[in-house]
Amino acid sequence: MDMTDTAQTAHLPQVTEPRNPGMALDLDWVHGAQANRSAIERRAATLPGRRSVKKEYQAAWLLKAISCIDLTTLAGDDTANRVRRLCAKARQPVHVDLLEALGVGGLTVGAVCVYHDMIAPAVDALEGSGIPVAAVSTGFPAGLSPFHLRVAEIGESVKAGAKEIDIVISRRHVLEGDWQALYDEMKTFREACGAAHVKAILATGELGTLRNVARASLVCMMAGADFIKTSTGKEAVNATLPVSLVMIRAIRDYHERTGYRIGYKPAGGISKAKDALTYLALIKEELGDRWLRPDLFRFGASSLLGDIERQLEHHVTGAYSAGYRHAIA
Ligand SMILES: O=C[C@H](O)COP(=O)(O)O
Repeated sequence: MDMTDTAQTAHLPQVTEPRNPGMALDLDWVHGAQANRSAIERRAATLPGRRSVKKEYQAAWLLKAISCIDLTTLAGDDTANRVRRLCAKARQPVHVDLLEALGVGGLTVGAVCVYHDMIAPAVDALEGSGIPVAAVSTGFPAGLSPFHLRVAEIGESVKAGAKEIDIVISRRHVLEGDWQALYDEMKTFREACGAAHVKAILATGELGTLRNVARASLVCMMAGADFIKTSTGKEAVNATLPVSLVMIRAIRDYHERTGYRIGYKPAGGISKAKDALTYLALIKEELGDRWLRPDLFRFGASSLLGDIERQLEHHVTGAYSAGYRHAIA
């Protein structure tokens, strides 16, 4: 596969997609969705390693990866100061000397992702940058608080300035095969978001089967999700390549049938630059170049940026620096 052409378009302006309006729940389509685990795992196993791109092309792909990061902090001990440091990193994700050496300007991450209480400092620290604040919501990560409170939480986060809302679905609706309940829940969440874009976190590590992942992906898109996202980062198993393959093929099907492009966000445990390159190659091969922009692709990651910056430093200087030199927040 040739990733070079795409790498050279890394900094073209963002293209705006018509927003997915959703559709009626189509149970025939949902029940017809299957996932052949061994075929999916075989395909996923071909991706790491053989797709490696070198030198300036690798640097260009890593810069593209940065532009697609939802730079995240979701810890119980988050403070306004930590969030301000994270936002400073979001505005200037790579040291200015490295960017100058690479001939790049105006690079930022895709968004900053925080809990509700951290929206205000994030909005304040990102003012004028054009970087949106994403808030995790609906009783993240388990999603087991009273339904009306989960809906109200979305409204509060939108009011506080979040432009993107990462909701968690009720896993039990998937495990019990209650697709109508999942659809109704997702539709209500989407409505509560208003103009804010909604990412549906499936928590795939808790859905039991890849077939459930395929079906839940479809139902969330039918109910109006703007993005589907793998994980909260808090499950025992978070983003994986097989799960990603299933979700992005569901996105491809949805696009083929409805004409709407839904975004994809793998999240949780993606911390190495080489893993980011594998994900970008997967998206390019399965969905095409259009999806390789921050309006349709994000990494949910708290530490990936540090490793990417380290690799870029190696590209520019020929030497690796210690990881602590690339602290995130
Ligand atoms: O949505 C983002 C995840 O919570 C981040 O997970 P991570 O800390 O494993 O990168």
